[in-house]
Amino acid sequence: MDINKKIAGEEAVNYIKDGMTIGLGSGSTVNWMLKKLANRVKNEGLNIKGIPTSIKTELLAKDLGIPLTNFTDVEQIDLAIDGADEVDNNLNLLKGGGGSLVREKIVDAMAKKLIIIIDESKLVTHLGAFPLPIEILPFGWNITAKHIANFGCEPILRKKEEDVFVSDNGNYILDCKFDRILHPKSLHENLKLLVGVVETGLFVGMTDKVITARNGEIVMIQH
Ligand SMILES: O=C[C@H](O)[C@H](O)[C@H](O)COP(=O)(O)O
Repeated sequence: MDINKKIAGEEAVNYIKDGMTIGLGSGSTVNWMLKKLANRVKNEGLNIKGIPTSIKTELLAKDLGIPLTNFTDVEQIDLAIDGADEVDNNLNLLKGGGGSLVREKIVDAMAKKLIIIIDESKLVTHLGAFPLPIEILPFGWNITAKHIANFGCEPILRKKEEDVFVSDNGNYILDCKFDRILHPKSLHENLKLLVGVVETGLFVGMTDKVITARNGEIVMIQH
């Protein structure tokens, strides 16, 4: 599985052109992309600037010597490259397994193009077998969890060892197993109406292209 993540991640770097501002997603597949991108920056003098979607990505990008920028200095992103936990037949995504969904959504939504890099196991008919991450405010979290449970799932407060997991934004995450999400757009919209919900891991209608790999061969999916 890791080799397929590497192949997909590295392939995405071919879409990065000189002068672009790049949204740098999060996760293990993105980390392969970052390593390859760093090579091009170092060896070819590729001139790009990245906007990271998590503190982990920011630290790795800095370590690798990838130039970074921020929303004070740029107003648009040419291309975002990100991972996903599930991708359905309509290229809707379920994200946030690593806890980076809010910054990912801000960056991915601002990008002119969004490329998703995954190993093939992430392709599903319907989203929802992977528990949906929902970032919520810590204040009153158990009340918010009760409201979310009314949508037909069992929200589990994410933990990191013995402690509550805290996102890059200082919030909590509920992992909500729905099994089958038949209407991701309306589920997302209705969850967002709840006071206390910051963002959901449903990324609907945002993806331009999916790059995956099967038995070491690149597979492209786009509509
Ligand atoms: O919060 C995490 C992100 O949504 C990741 O992009 C997602 O979990 C995929 O990660 P990986 O490439 O490690 O499977």
